[in-house]
Amino acid sequence: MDAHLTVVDHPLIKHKLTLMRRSTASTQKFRSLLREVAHLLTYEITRDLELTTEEIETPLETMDAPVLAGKKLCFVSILRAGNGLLEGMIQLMPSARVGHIGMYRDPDTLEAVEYYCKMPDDLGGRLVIVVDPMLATGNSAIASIEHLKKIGATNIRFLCLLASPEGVAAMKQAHPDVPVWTAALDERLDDHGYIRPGLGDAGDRMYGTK
Ligand SMILES: O=P(O)(O)OC[C@H]1O[C@H](OP(=O)(O)OP(=O)(O)O)[C@H](O)[C@@H]1O
Ligand SMILES: O=c1cc[nH]c(=O)[nH]1
Ligand SMILES: [Mg+2]
Repeated sequence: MDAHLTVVDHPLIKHKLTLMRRSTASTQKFRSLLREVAHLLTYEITRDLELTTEEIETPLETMDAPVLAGKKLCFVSILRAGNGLLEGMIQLMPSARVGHIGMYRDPDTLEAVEYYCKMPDDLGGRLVIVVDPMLATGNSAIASIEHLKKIGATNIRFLCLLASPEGVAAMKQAHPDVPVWTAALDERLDDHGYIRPGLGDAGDRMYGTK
């Protein structure tokens, strides 16, 4: 198995993703499924977080109980579709810091164009989890991560819902130090840079735009 890529293998994720792919899924359904899948993916991507212990009192006795070792985590959402995953993630980890980076794909060149960035200051000391449902050409994720490295991030992971083989390869070449987690690895990119079979335009499906 490729250590750079983890395809999260779970029946609940597969089932929910199938419901999301259906062209008949409503905006409301799509959004709530994305939030549910985000919970399951967050569970996996945080599996190796370090624990320490804290002495607590149960109603019966004192015990050394496990707690997360550091609160040094930052989620970064690639706008706009990243916000769908982000919402589910912060429900599970409500104390995480959050950054936003705005990127859109130029429809002709498929290059990523940055239009916004707001990050917490101390990225260097944090585990940074960058999220976007779609890793298609990889241009948006690659450019976002380049920006984050320039402003000090060193420990970065990327989380998406669907990845194309082309996007995974591009990410591995540009950022071999950034592991990728995805719910599914689809077959290919089409001539317009869409993931096939895919689920269409994630942002449009989440927000009911066209
Ligand atoms: O890997 P890539 O080829 O860069 O494609 C993936 C990007 O495309 C979509 O964003 P889009 O540009 O549609 O912006 P939106 O989220 O605002 O709809 C998606 O949310 C990713 O950010
Ligand atoms: O298939 C794709 C490719 C890029 N962005 C999307 O939202 N969907
Ligand atoms: Mg979009």
